[in-house]
Amino acid sequence: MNKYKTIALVAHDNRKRDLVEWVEWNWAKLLKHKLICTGTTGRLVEEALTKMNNDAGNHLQLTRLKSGPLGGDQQLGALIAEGKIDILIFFWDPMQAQPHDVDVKALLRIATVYNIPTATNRSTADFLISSPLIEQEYAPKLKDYSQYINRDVY
Ligand SMILES: O=C(CO)COP(=O)(O)O
Repeated sequence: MNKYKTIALVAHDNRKRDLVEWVEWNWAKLLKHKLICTGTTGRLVEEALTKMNNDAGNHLQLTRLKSGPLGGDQQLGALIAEGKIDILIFFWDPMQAQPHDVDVKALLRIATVYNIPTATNRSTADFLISSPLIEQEYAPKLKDYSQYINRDVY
């Protein structure tokens, strides 16, 4: 991982207010990194960062994917598999079933497969963003899947 990271930001509807507050609290730190968001989360994050950044003139690097239920979670999962996401901040809602529950599960699973630092709540997000590693180069130790890849299948 480079000094500056690519950070994915995602929140379910009941957790969006929480995420926006967190983004407002951490705006100066976040603006140093590339951000990738699912569609609706991205709109809110962009509004919040533009408001906070105001005169600071920092360059906002934010990509918006499709909305989660319309494929955004799957797009993020694919980017993780391609090694294009360094950190996942995903405030998912533990109290409400989602129409795309399987996509949510798949995203969290693939983030684990690829050893992506993942925050699923605000405290963990606080710990991640305040880690000294957030602005240092870092080589995550990847699990060796070669045995699985080269297994005998017949
Ligand atoms: O559904 C989501 C994550 O599972 C988030 O999608 P939106 O940011 O488009 O609301």
